[in-house]
Amino acid sequence: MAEPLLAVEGLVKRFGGLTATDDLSFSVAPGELHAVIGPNGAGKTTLIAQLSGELRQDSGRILFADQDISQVPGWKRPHLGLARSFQITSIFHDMTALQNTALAVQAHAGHSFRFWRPADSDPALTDPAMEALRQVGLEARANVPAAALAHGEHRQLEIAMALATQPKLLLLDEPMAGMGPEDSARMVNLLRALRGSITILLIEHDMDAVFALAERITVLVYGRAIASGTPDAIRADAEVRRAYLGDESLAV
Ligand SMILES: Nc1ncnc2c1ncn2[C@@H]1O[C@H](COP(=O)(O)OP(=O)(O)OP(=O)(O)O)[C@@H](O)[C@H]1O
Repeated sequence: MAEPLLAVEGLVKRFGGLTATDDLSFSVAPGELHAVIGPNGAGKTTLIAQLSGELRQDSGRILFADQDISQVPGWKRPHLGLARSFQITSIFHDMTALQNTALAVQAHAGHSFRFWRPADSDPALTDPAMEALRQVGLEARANVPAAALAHGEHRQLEIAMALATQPKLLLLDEPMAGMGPEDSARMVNLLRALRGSITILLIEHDMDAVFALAERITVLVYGRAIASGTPDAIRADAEVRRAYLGDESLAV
């Protein structure tokens, strides 16, 4: 495998007596769409929180783009190219999709832009913003206020806002949560289109989506990686099958 873009080494996170991340190691190759799955309470959210820097690990290391980021504060990580979609993304509902995305470009660029110039009239902001909206299929909705966008379109906009910062790695925390079948199918198509052009770490409960999209899957159980491999290898893995016993979704 090429040098990994992200490598988690011996990560441990305890909450009192409970070990939510238990000596976890796995890696994500550049350009790959890597899914992390696991039963409820397996430690997926805790893992994402440590990767984004919201939670500090008790021990172990997180290596990203050849740098040990274990001690780098969360607010600095997006500037290294590690973007998390959802939860930290705040959409301004009275602004259009384009204005929201242009603001994301501006926030990432920091002081190199003059704040008194409206974000939606500066091509240095709107060009990359439109490109991000195009990548998620929202180009035609660029001038629609966010408040008027449908639920699924909000999710697309959140991904556009993350893409606008040109991340090396996009952390996606349950992008299909709360979606109906139509919106889920659109999101699968969107992620499939992004696959290859950006490295994605996907946490998702929807097994059909995971097995349709992921190039590699890591399975967490009680904070440990019990398997990491291609969808076919994961489907055939006896320990994974035991962990998901009775879960017919793995029979896809
Ligand atoms: N802040 C916290 N304090 C105490 N225990 C916590 C905290 N956050 C998570 N936990 C516990 O850590 C374990 C892992 O939780 P986590 O939310 O990471 O799992 P998950 O795989 O994301 O679950 P789900 O699929 O239900 O979202 C659980 O037992 C949970 O109760």
